[in-house]
Order: sequence, then structure tokens, then C-alpha cells
Amino acid sequence: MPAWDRAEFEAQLRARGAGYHIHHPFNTRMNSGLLGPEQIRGWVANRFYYQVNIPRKDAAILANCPDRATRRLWVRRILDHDGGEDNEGGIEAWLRLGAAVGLAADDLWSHRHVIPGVRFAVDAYVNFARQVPWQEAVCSSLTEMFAPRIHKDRLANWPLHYGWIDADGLQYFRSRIALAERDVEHGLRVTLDHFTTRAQQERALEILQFKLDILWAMLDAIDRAYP
Ligand SMILES: O=C(O)c1cc(C(=O)O)c2c(n1)C(=O)C(=O)c1cc(C(=O)O)[nH]c1-2
Repeated sequence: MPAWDRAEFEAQLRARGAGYHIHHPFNTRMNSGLLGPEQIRGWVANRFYYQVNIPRKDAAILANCPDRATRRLWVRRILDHDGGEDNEGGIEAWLRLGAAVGLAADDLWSHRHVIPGVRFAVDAYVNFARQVPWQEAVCSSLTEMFAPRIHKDRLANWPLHYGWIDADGLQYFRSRIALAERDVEHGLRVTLDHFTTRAQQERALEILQFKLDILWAMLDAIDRAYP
């Protein structure tokens, strides 16, 4: 099989968006205003486990990457979540989302609401990044290609459907749009440069599918735990 050219390879990656968790029934119900406060709280508390593990995942990629130029760009992702000098960071913003839906900081930090399926899925993502070549872990972050749409949907629909949630709590979603676009630009460049034979390109699609499955499995578990 001949390799795809860059444009076709990128199109193949983007086509996997059909399996993004934006299409999961739980997300569809969330976006249509059909969830109650307990279900929203369950989602926010469980997703916090993802949020706090993203910078650990990114640190694993840094640890495996011998290329200084890549590390310079990648290290920003850790500070995006953990915060830095004049940036509170995404984890702090997620805590404010928690407060807006009625969850105390300790409800989130204690992980007492985290259900097994979410824990296993998130841990699988971090372990993957620890164990594979760094370019493969970079490729697995490319679900972020599809994330700006999901954040924009929440910003548009939550204020309409969930008047009980203080709109200040939605800042996390607002902040992620530009960051996701920046991250994808870099992640896509690494992926298009690294996976060059057709077999490698097929491997990249499998990796992206693995990550899509992690996000999907999280919502399957959440959907079942908060019927
Ligand atoms: O709300 C979402 O649906 C969603 C999805 C994803 C994703 O596609 O992995 C990320 C985020 N949010 C997000 O906020 C985020 O910071 C993030 C980092 C990453 C990653 O894989 O490195 N994905 C995502």
C-alpha cells in the first residue's frame, strides 16, 4: 500500500471525529438540557480525574522526548493545566466549574466520586504515554482536533438549559478553545512528520481510535452510574 500524502493522512485522522464522544448519548443529552443536577455533578467530578491526569500524561511525554525543541513547546501544556505565574491553570478553572455546579473542592480533590470505569480509562491513557515512543503519545492527544466544537457547544447551550449553573463556572471551556487549536497545530505536525509509511499511518489511526475509545468508555461509565 502506498503512503498517503500529508493532506490525505490528515483527512484520514480528521475523519475519525465521527467517533468522538461529542456523539455519545450522554453528551447529546447533556447538550440538549436533559440532565439533572446529579448527573451534571457526576460528570464534573469524574472528568476532574481526567483533568488532573492530563499534566501527568504530558510530563510522561516530556520524560520520553530527547528533542529540546519539542520539549519547549510541550512543557506549556503542563502549565496550561497546573497554572503558573500569571495563569491560574485549567485545574483551578475546573474547580470553579465544580463550585458552580455545587461541588466543593474536596469533593473533587478526594476523587471520592470517581467510578471504576473512568479511573481505568484515564489510567490507561497515562500508562500509554509512559510506555510508548513519545511521537505515539503525541498522536494520542489528537482527539483535541475535535474538542473546540464540544467546548463551544457547552458555552452556547448550558446557559440556555442549566440556568442554575453560574456562567462564571464555564470559563474552563472558553479558555480551552484557543489552547486546543494551538496544541493540535503542534501535535499534528509531529504526527504528520513521524508516521510516514502507510503501515505507520495506519498505526496512527489505531492510536487515535484508542484515545477516542478512552473518552467514549468514560462516558459509558458515567452514563451508567448516573442514570
Ligand atoms: O471536554 C472535552 O470533551 C475534552 C476532550 C479532550 C480530548 O479530546 O482529549 C480534552 C479536553 N476536553 C481538555 O479540556 C483538555 O485539556 C485536553 C487535553 C487533552 C490531551 O489529550 O492532551 N485532551 C483534552
